[in-house]
Amino acid sequence: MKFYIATDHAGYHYKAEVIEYVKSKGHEIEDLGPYTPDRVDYPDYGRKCAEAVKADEGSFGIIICGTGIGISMSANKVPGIRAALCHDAYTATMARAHNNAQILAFGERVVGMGVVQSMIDAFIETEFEGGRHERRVEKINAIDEEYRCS
Ligand SMILES: O=C(CO)[C@H](O)[C@H](O)COP(=O)(O)O
Repeated sequence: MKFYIATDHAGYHYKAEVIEYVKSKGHEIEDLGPYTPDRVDYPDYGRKCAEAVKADEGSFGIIICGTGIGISMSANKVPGIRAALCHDAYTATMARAHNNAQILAFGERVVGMGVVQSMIDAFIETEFEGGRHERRVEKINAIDEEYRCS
């Protein structure tokens, strides 16, 4: 799998460890920044990751801020992107199985690295189930389409 990762300053301290973890599982991951711990604005990085995932079909993303809230809100403004704010392996599993999320979001101030690793494992190992969930994801996409044209 190909991943992109981006954070703000409040998610920066987990980034190197997450990159190493994803690589240790045999996957590719590209660091979209930031590259120093200086204070930055999460919308810039949520957007950057979402745009990279959208441009590279079949790729996935990981985004981290203090809570995961602002950076996931920002990524979800990019049409067609489904960024899921997760808190444990269950929500990360469901984000893939039911929501076909392309981006895993979480908060460095919320979850520890053990939980982060379990969420990454779940996200990597879980396939979208399709079926009834396909219709619902299509309805999410339809909202994007409707507002894009207005
Ligand atoms: O979680 C976040 C957004 O949802 C940010 O990481 C958080 O708001 C940053 O706060 P501060 O500038 O005080 O470090």
